[in-house]
Amino acid sequence: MPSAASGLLDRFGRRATDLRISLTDKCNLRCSYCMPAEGLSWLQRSQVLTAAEIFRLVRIAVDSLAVRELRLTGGEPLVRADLVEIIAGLRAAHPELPISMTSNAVGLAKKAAALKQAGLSRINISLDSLHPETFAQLTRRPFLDQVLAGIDAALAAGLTPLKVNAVLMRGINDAEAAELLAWCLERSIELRFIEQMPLDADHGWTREGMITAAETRELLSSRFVLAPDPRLRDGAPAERFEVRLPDSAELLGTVGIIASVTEPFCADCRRTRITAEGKVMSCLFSREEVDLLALLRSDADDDAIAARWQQAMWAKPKAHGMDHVGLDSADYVQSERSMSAIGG
Ligand SMILES: Nc1nc2c(ncn2[C@@H]2O[C@H](COP(=O)(O)OP(=O)(O)OP(=O)(O)O)[C@@H](O)[C@H]2O)c(=O)[nH]1
Ligand SMILES: C[S@@+](CC[C@H](N)C(=O)[O-])C[C@H]1O[C@@H](n2cnc3c(N)ncnc32)[C@H](O)[C@@H]1O
Ligand code: SF4
Ligand code: SF4
Repeated sequence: MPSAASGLLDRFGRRATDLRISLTDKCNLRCSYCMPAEGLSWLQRSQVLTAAEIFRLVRIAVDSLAVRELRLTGGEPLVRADLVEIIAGLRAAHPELPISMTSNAVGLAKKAAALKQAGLSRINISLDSLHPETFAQLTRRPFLDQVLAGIDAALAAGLTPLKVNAVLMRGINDAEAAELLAWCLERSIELRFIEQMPLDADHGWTREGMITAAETRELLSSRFVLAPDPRLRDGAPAERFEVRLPDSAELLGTVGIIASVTEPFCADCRRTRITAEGKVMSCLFSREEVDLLALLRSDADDDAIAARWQQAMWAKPKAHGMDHVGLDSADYVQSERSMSAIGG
């Protein structure tokens, strides 16, 4: 087991310095690759981390466990009524900490300026289609206009660099890949395509159904030329490419591809996750979780909580919740948690 000074080290020598906290399991969309149409049975309010508990966990992570970056996620973090207060409290305690959020942007137009004012550094927004019918088919809600207004508001508020996340679904929005990229480039937004992962509540994922990173590059090449981005990847899930038009040297921007299934990046993983109900997930695909909420609500001191967190991370699997790489391997067992209950 690592000493207190070694932070969130695991058995494979990786050290987690990026913390992702899920603020809620609830969401106002029902993306088919994430949630079932009828939603899930939500946690009771008393089961969810309070703002004060989040502040304490982040303090322990930053002061004792060498965490250097924080991302707020969900479910949908914007549905949490005390979101602005949470960000303001975190910022007051950690003036230099990069604090980002991943959101579907529904309702963001009204809140973007307040989030920036409270101390949010930047935002990543999920957007799978620019066409109202396709958006509604994928998310099962007719809220495209709200998302587009949210993106405009986030750019205006300076929640930048802004990134857009898109999951391509075969026969639904895959033909839109190049159009989405053109739209993002015009706005200086970095688009990232995420390979669909087997973390949907409906358990409908298939290897053949998933659009691979290689296919995505092929789809984009109908309109753009991609070249590897020379910047260091530095543990990021997205592999970045510079984007140009054919026969032009002008750099239009970059696009990222998050190839969790076909080109895994687990060897350089730097993430630790806390679910909305205060459980440590050492990996996105973990089936073992370690409860910190009970400790937070006991008389345990900060050192005891830090030690429990370290133990949880020490046991982090090598990749994809297993001790070998391969989400499409025969022995991969899908977790009971959907992506919305983990935070992505
Ligand atoms: N397999 C795997 N996928 C991840 C991991 N972190 C993020 N992803 C995937 O990448 C998607 C986008 O993540 P975001 O929440 O936007 O965060 P990010 O890409 O790490 O953020 P940036 O710091 O802005 O690059 C997530 O929803 C996941 O699908 C990870 O540790 N493992
Ligand atoms: C779980 S959501 C939480 C934050 C917010 N609700 C949102 O959608 O941005 C985080 C990210 O996970 C991605 N995601 C959800 N289910 C996925 C899946 N099965 N495979 C790949 N990415 C998925 C979404 O596209 C989103 O970018
Ligand atoms: S991906 Fe995000 S917006 Fe879509 S259902 Fe899941 S949590 Fe909600
Ligand atoms: S699958 Fe697990 S180990 Fe691999 S990058 Fe994602 S969180 Fe890290």
